[in-house]
Amino acid sequence: MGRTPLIAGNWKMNFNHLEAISHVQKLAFSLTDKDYDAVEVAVLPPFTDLRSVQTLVEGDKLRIVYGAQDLSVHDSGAYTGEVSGAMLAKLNCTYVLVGHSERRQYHGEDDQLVNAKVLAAFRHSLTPILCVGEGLEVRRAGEHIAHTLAQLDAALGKVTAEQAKSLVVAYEPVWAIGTGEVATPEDAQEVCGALRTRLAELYDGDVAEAVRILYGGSVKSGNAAGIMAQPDVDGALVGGASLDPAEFVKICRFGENSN
Ligand SMILES: O=C(CO)COP(=O)(O)O
Repeated sequence: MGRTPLIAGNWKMNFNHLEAISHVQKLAFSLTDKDYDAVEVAVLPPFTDLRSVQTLVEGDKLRIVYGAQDLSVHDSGAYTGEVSGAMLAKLNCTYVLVGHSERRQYHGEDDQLVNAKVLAAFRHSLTPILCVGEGLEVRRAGEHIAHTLAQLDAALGKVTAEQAKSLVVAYEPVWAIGTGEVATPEDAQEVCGALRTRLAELYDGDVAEAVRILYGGSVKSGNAAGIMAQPDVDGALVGGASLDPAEFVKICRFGENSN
């Protein structure tokens, strides 16, 4: 196996750049080398915070990594309001979220656009955290696997095996986001396992074994260990609970509670 678990905090539209600094400092005070050796810890702040987070992380040589919540499909030009992958790479971002359900829902991002954003991320050596997952209707109809796999297929058009190896996929059932409704560990495993099988079909076993698949949706310190214990779940994409430093650190230490 050998996949390092990734715990990524998606701050969504929270924290200005000053609050971001104070938040990352709190994480840095709590997290130890032992934590960083066990899991990769990432924060995904709003664009306006990234430069401040970069300065802090590099200045204090923190082992926290960071990334953005979105990027443009374009590399530069007359695209008012957009932020390019090149700009994020210049800020030494490691990750960029692509296709988060809130982007799909509120900004009309479809599978084709998500695919273009995945390709844009790879063009600039950013690791996309590709978000997929079904809404409540689809889940009730029992179509959650087919729906999520179709999102994966579409998002990976023209992505090479070499690129796919470094990909991170986040399974986020929309009905579990911000609702307090958590998928059971078995629900998470069912879809994450199906995603990995599909990666083996689209590419090969090496790619499928290398890709980290996260679960996201109401992850908290109390439910993290059970979800992460599943064989095909390699970490968590944490929304609300990532805004509380003590709680986020507890989630990063999920391995210590899992017995
Ligand atoms: O959307 C999410 C992370 O990207 C999940 O959000 P919550 O953890 O607040 O449910």
